[in-house]
Amino acid sequence: MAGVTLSERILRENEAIFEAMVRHRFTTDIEAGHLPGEVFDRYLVYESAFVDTAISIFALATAKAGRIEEKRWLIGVLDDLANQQIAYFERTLAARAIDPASFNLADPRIEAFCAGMLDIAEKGAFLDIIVAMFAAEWMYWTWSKRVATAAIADPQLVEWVAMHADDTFAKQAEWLRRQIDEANARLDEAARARLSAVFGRVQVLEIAFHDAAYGDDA
Ligand SMILES: Cc1ncc(C[n+]2csc(CCO)c2C)c(N)n1
Repeated sequence: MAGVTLSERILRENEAIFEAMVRHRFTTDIEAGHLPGEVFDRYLVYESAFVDTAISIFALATAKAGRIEEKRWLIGVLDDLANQQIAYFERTLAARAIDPASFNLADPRIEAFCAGMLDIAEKGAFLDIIVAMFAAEWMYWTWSKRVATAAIADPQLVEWVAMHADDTFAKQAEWLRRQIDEANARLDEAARARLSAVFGRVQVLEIAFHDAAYGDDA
């Protein structure tokens, strides 16, 4: 595909599954202003488990990065996760009086998501990790931008959506996208196809993760 960047190709090849995720009922319920509070509570407990996993994933990316420029950026991402994101969960779980033990943290869809993402990071090359996180972040940025102008009553949900629709988060997703596009010339066709499959696998895991927020038999 001449004239098409690798990220464009990946997004194009995975358009159907990407659309299914950005239109997941978790996002359309938020947009319509009727996400049940209990679903958001369960989601927050699951998300805090994932942010912890995300620290391991970005730590592996930092270890596998070839140059100090990439390491420096990724250390900034890690700092944000450890200090801003974890702090959001601590504040929000306390404000909502959420007891994590009252939700099923052993839900197989949450385990599959965290273990699947970590597996890509452990076994994959630097770019596999970059593509997996691009899949997760580009997807969040896409639906959060759409939903950010909706009338949402819950202030902690407003804050969560705003965090993923803002410029700082967009810059992070765009950095990942640039890494993919700049590497393209050095890749062979098999590597490009493998990376596109990683993007698709992450969307499948994401859909199951967001199904799980609705409870055991969602
Ligand atoms: C289930 C789930 N999938 C994707 C994101 C998007 N996201 C926001 S921050 C971050 C880690 C690195 O900054 C990622 C991947 C999320 N929050 N939860």
